[in-house]
Amino acid sequence: MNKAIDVFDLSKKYGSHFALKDLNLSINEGEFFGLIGPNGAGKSTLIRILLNMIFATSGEAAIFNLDCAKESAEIKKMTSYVSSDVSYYDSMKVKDIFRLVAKFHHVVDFNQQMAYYTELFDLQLNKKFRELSLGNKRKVAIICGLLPQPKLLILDEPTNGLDPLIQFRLFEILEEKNKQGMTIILSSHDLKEVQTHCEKAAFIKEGKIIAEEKLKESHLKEKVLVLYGNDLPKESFENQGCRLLQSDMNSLTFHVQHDVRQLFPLFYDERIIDFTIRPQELEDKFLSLYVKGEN
Ligand SMILES: Nc1ncnc2c1ncn2[C@@H]1O[C@H](COP(=O)(O)OP(=O)(O)OP(=O)(O)O)[C@@H](O)[C@H]1O
Repeated sequence: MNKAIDVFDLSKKYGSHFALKDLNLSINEGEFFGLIGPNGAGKSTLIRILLNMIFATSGEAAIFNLDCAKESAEIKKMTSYVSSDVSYYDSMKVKDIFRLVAKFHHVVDFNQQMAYYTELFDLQLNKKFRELSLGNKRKVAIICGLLPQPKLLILDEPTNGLDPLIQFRLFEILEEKNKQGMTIILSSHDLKEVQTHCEKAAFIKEGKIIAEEKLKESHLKEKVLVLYGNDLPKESFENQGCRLLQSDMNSLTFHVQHDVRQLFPLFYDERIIDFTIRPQELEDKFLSLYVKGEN
């Protein structure tokens, strides 16, 4: 499998603080990949190093086997980045921004693409950029990223400020592009969004990848069990390999990796008034990795 991204022992230091610490990550060509982490985890730092906007302190990073620092000009011809901070020339009209991007990237089917995106995204082409709402500014940024039809598209919080219909249309387009071979990296705080659209995700914590998840497969196997009642038998479930995710006055939430049917005899405990079993959501994984302070 060809690699879109290959990162080896990457570190970035600001003063004595490590924004990234010996981070390793590999993303295959054609993947729709989610990057998850709380504020300050290092997502933007990683993306900025990949795009040669900042230099790493040590380690190696490559996109399509090209060195991110030394061969950045080649990489930029194949890569689009939609930043979470949308900024363009304030007094330019939207249509002129698109024309500029198309000219810069030698987009051949510009008129065709514009007709398509104008209809899908309900664009206000004759408005100046500064006159647009946040959501409409973000649409402009997304289309600027899509117009060159890049091999790799990196999106940082793309749905911030977009209404639900436009979000839906955006992911329809992204899934279509992904099917056609585009590698997509989605950095997002919206776990549902990542769970629904990405095939894999990496969790970043304090500058390191602490877990990777194959999303489409893992949901089928792993479960979340919630017990309701008073003075619940926590240890009995833990002794059977269940991992406590959350504990409240009247409920316990466990992550169950093995066959949940093995636990059925434990449910006869009369302290258990009720229980639910559901597939593991990305949010449960996030809580187990970040809130419970594991790894
Ligand atoms: N220019 C800088 N100078 C000093 N520290 C920085 C700088 N840029 C980032 N950092 C620090 O590096 C760490 C990683 O920041 P980064 O912006 O990569 O996080 P993030 O995961 O993108 O967060 P968010 O989800 O809030 O965007 C943080 O501790 C941040 O304070």
